[in-house]
Amino acid sequence: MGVSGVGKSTVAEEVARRSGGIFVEADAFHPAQNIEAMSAGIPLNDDMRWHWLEALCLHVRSENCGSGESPVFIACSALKRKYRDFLRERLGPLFIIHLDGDRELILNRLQARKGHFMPPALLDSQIGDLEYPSQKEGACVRFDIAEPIDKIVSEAFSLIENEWREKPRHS
Ligand SMILES: Nc1ncnc2c1ncn2[C@@H]1O[C@H](COP(=O)(O)OP(=O)(O)O)[C@@H](O)[C@H]1O
Ligand SMILES: O=C(O)[C@H](O)[C@@H](O)[C@H](O)[C@H](O)COP(=O)(O)O
Repeated sequence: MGVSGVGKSTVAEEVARRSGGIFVEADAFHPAQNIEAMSAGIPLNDDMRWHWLEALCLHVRSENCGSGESPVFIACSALKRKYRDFLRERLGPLFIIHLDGDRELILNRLQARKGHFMPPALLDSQIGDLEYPSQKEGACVRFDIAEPIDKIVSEAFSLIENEWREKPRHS
């Protein structure tokens, strides 16, 4: 989780590859209107996000997302507590990796990123919507995105392998 440009897709894809798990890009489940809005510099609101999160969950719970035995790594902004609760209600407990960092650093990365619909001008609305996970939300680790990508991926991978994967996930 985290605002646009913090490295969610990059980290989740690589951790999934190392784990032999399944990578899911939440951006792929936005309805066209959401992509059009963001491309035009209009931030999403709650109403626009519920349809998207529902489509994401339907995919993760479907046969298209594997047998249910492989771990699933979702790159999803999940900015507000109520969105994360929605995901937990439908998917079960989550191990959250929260990628976080300085606004200027994120802005630089968004400006350097090519071929993505999300305009850097929307960063401040994303930061405005972000609700930091509290300890009550369960397993969550925050990484500083100033760290090299390999370090973040290696630490995220070993945390998930050692502290999450072998434990029962459904109560
Ligand atoms: N730790 C990092 N160090 C340097 N560049 C990074 C790091 N994490 C991500 N990036 C780069 O920042 C950009 C945004 O990453 P991306 O994975 O698309 O973010 P998100 O999915 O959160 O929007 C990409 O160009 C990516 O290569
Ligand atoms: O909740 C939201 O506002 C959206 O998810 C929004 O976060 C957007 O889809 C991505 O942030 C853009 O894609 P990246 O996060 O991959 O830049």
